[in-house]
Amino acid sequence: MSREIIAVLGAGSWGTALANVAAENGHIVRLWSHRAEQVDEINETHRNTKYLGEHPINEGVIAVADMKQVVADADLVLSVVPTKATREVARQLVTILKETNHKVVVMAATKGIEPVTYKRISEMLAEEIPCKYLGGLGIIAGPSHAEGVIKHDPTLITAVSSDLAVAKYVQNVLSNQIFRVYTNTDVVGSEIGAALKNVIAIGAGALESLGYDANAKAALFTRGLAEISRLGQAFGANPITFMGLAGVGDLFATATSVYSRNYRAGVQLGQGKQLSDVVADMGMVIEGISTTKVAHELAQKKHVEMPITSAMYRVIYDNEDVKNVMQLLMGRPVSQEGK
Ligand SMILES: NC(=O)C1=CN([C@@H]2O[C@H](COP(=O)(O)OP(=O)(O)OC[C@H]3O[C@@H](n4cnc5c(N)ncnc54)[C@H](OP(=O)(O)O)[C@@H]3O)[C@@H](O)[C@H]2O)C=CC1
Ligand SMILES: O=C(CO)COP(=O)(O)O
Repeated sequence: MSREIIAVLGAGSWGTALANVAAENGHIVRLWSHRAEQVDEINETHRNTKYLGEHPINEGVIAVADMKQVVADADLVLSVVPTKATREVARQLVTILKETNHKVVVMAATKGIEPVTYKRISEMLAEEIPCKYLGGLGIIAGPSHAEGVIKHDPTLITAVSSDLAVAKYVQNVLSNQIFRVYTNTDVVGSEIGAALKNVIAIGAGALESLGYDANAKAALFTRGLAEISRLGQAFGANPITFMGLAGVGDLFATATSVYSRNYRAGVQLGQGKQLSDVVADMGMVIEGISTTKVAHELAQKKHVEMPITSAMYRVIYDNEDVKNVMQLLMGRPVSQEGK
């Protein structure tokens, strides 16, 4: 693999961990942060303490506050800001690409769906970035907590693009002995799996707060995945995708790990903490909060039965008690699997 120039946009937990992987693979890596003090911290101490504590970051990761310096000669751009910042950051990227007049491959690592428009991340990017500046577009997904990746836990992710050559390029750039990248061409399924597992992870945290064990969690994962798959298929996703890294893989990782912001938010909501306090105390993005509303609305729009998502909507947005919504779920008419 040649030495690529990689621009990582967003210096939170996941942007920093991905930049670290790319630098460890020998690429030239520039990490864009919109906060000058964070740039100094990363370059001077090789730490990003707000997001990754004392974990050292590879010295090849150069943090930069000026996006133009980061993007000007890049081959690959990894967009790793939260869903709500994706369009704004993409517009800044386009301004630079117009000036430098060059093409980049853009891969989003964000897991969410835009409220109101219901656009997936790659759809937002395709709307914002003119084709003439795109050497390829896709996403990366899969079970990959930044905290695990930075400490070299073996991790498998998937690079997804409708253009398999683009997915293979990203696979080659990011793969190494402990960070193994698969490819997939099902963008719709992968993005829906990646976004909606967060809703179920909040539910898993809420179950934990009630003291329930493996039976209840397995029930939640299985039926949660069934409804994610139903929604995905309503948008044309390949059902096999939900059996893969962007589906069951990421659901398992997120809904069982204390690293997960969504799971931890679920625990706190289940304990009766106010949503605004949960969000404020986390200090990092909890994508599943917004995705729960989006998924609940999409289910209604597409006439897809998503009882767990709707229950989570009532917990998060109507302040309903977790135990009550769980009893209502358990009291639904008995049904047949596989429908
Ligand atoms: N954390 C993880 O393990 C994983 C996260 N993801 C996904 O990656 C995305 C990012 O998550 P994560 O890194 O955890 O989030 P964090 O909350 O840790 O970090 C978000 C980063 O984006 C920055 N940011 C927010 N808004 C803007 C903006 N308008 N312009 C520039 N920078 C901005 C934040 O800056 P500031 O510090 O100023 O707030 C921060 O550096 C999410 O969609 C998440 O679901 C995917 C896989 C793993
Ligand atoms: O997507 C993730 C791991 O694959 C990260 O999940 P959280 O945002 O819940 O931490």
